[in-house]
Amino acid sequence: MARHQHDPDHLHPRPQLQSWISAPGSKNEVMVSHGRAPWYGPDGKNIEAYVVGIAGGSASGKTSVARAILSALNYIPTVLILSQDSFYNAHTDEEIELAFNNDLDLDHPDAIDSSLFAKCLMDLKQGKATEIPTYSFVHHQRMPEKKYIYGASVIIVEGIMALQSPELRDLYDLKVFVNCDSDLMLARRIKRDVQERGRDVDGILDQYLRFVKSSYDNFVQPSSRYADIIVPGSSNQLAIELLVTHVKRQLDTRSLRFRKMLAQMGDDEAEVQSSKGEEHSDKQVVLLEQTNQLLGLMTILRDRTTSRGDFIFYADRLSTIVVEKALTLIPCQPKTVKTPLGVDYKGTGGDDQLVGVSILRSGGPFSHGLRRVIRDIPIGGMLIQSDPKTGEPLLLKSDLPHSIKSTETSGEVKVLLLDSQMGTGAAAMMAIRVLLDHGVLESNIIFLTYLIAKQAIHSVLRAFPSIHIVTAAIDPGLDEMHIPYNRSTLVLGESAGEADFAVRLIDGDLTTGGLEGEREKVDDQREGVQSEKELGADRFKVPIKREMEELKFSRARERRGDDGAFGEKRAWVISPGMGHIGDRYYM
Ligand SMILES: Nc1ncnc2c1ncn2[C@@H]1O[C@H](COP(=O)(O)OP(=O)(O)O)[C@@H](O)[C@H]1O
Ligand SMILES: O=c1ccn([C@@H]2O[C@H](COP(=O)(O)O)[C@@H](O)[C@H]2O)c(=O)[nH]1
Repeated sequence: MARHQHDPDHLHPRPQLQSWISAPGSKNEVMVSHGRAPWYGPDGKNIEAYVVGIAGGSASGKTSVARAILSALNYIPTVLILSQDSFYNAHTDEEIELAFNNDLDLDHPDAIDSSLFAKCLMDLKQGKATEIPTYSFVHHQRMPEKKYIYGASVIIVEGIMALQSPELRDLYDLKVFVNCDSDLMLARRIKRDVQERGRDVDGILDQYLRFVKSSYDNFVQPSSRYADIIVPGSSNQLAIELLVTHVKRQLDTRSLRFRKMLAQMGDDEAEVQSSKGEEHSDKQVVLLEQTNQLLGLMTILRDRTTSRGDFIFYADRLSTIVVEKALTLIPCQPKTVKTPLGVDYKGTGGDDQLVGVSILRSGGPFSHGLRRVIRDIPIGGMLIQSDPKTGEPLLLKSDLPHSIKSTETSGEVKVLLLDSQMGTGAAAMMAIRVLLDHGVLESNIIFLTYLIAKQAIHSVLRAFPSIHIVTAAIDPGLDEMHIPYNRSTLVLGESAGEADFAVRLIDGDLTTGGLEGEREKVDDQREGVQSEKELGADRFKVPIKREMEELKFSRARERRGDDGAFGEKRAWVISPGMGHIGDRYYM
């Protein structure tokens, strides 16, 4: 994380702030930037998010302090402000009527659903996806819709009772209290509640005298004793700067620890782990039977002289074979149907809980194969790119099927995770981690690929020993290459020798017609097969373009004859391999 701080690189465009809860006056905000670097170690286990808890009286300036921290941390991929406002209890009709008459005590600690608050915060801190309730101050009521949140590196919690509950306090890495003069708080509250919460001055004062003031004296102010730092509620720029410096220092220390952890995985341990991986691979890796027919297919696909049309045809064919093999790992459900003769036939049915998730760069070709075998299977996508400098994967976007996003169903879902090849295993590990963070069981994940480098098996199974991998081939070599790039037209991705799907999308957008047109023609020939647009790629197009509008695809530039190589990026290439599968398939 420190790396970004000292590296005001133009590659990291300024993050965008978005309010993610539609209820009027919502204070919850999330800041997203170019991508999320691994939030887990090589053991696959999550590193916890950093959590700051901010308490203080109503209108003391908690939200303003939280927003100031959020803006100052703009080099962190995802910073989230989580407001206690979302966690007010659901109210009965009688309670709502009392609230409108200023007769409901909304300033008592019991007015907040602290256990739900703590549960959601715990999930987020541990890197898991969660669903946050929404609350309307205008209606004094919890709203039916929930908000799905996933992937915060820093969480800033704010609320009058944020330091009240021991359950919440235990989750904070830093506790802050905003101390403000009572008159100032009241003046600010009147102004805000009239403007934003649909209230009148009489009602506000009534509520203040009955509940707000006594709550502040009895609960809120006394909770300041738990704070590590007291920040004034006005003229507080210096205090906020000190606070931000402290948070940055803490984040730096964490990232150093992470790097140290990686470095500590010395050769000895790697050997032990590697032999464990070998044991696992016997059970967990399913290599297609190396028949003459399959070897013939692989020969065509590996042959550099194979035409693009043939490459697409045989890649599609191979993906259906891999999918069929993967389906043998999923238990069938008995199903009885009536034949046209009216006779019962006792057969088997598909698994309703089965979904596909394509790793975009190059899972696209596999999605076609999956659709050929199971026509209506939901297929989601994850856009994972490699940081060209560090080679580390970055999660840019995930668009998962509903059954994975819902905490009620994710534990039952079986996922076919699709990528053309697995070189270092870094992108696969990130995608698996995302699925686990949503509650998918490790043993319910099957990774499907054409080709895998031997050492990727060790890395992935060391971290996630219960997943299955189904592959058509295992290659011995994985070579690091340094590919020249032009900084102003930097390519992201291309790890493991794969083509870069997102970059192709950007490229497709920037070059008028050409590549897209060609792709459309190929799609037209495939009846019943989804194009990459339908498979979700298109949904990634707008944000990626907006956030990375500087980026163009350097190879496309090369073709146009541009030069100006500026630096080198790291890429890992499987050997003997099949080359850039995505490029050969799409371009
Ligand atoms: N440091 C400050 N200086 C001047 N006005 C402030 C300051 N902090 C907050 N305010 C104003 O006070 C009001 C309440 O602030 P807010 O941060 O929403 O309070 P809280 O979240 O504690 O209820 C807002 O109108 C805000 O603009
Ligand atoms: O339905 C509701 C729920 C709460 N309140 C008041 O909100 C403040 C806390 O919000 P801040 O943003 O921290 O000021 C609390 O004092 C409650 O009285 C409400 O009016 N209606």
